Amino acid sequence: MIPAPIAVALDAPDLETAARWASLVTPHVSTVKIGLELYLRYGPDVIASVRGASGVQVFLDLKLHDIPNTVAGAARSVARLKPAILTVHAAGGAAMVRAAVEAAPAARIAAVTVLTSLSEADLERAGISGPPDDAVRRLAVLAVGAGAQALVCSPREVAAVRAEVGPDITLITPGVRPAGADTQDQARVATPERALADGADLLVIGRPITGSADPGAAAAGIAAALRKASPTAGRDM
Ligand SMILES: O=c1ccn([C@@H]2O[C@H](COP(=O)(O)O)[C@@H](O)[C@H]2O)c(=O)[nH]1
Repeated sequence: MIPAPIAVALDAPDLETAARWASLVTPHVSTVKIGLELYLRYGPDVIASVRGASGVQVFLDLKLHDIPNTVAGAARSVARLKPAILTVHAAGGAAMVRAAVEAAPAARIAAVTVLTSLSEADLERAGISGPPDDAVRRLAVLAVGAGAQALVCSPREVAAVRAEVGPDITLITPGVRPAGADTQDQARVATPERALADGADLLVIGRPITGSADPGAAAAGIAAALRKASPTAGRDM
């Protein structure tokens, strides 16, 4: 069975929990995602712990955002850990995105457009007016022009971004919630089936899986629903 194109966000308070979640979900999903909570506590060791013997893809979600020289150094530092995907903020600018791409050539650099936790009202308060789609599309084009091979956007914008950047860019969508699930701190959300149908390549899902009493069963359930909705899903991720 092809693992589903899901990156499970291992936002755990400790390494043991993260490794347990990883071993429960890896039969069902293509990727596990390590974010700031684990990486800032444990550093590079966390990668080997969650990768385990499964060979699952590791997505390192550090959302680098600094001047180009500093981001190049940071990307070079983590490149030796061989993450499949490494995130930077597109808002850092074209030179910064390019610096990450050049410093970590073996990783797929994914540029975060507009965080999925931000609503149109939040953006307005930060001085960015108009629908989130506009800012997302602008940042997507900037990042791809600078060499980013992947983009992070919400499932609400994924169809518009796909139309803008074409078929060769990997589109990654957090802000995914099964129908009826609590949206928590996410503002721009859609269901896994919708995200996939609209053109996402990899769905980031954290708490709907890891907050369940049985993360393995939760991952298997979402993977089965995706397979039913789109039988060829996951061939590339
Ligand atoms: O715009 C973004 C970029 C990254 N994330 C990360 O994805 C997961 C989502 O977790 P849930 O529990 O499914 O909400 C989390 O690790 C974020 O850091 C995002 O949500 N939005």
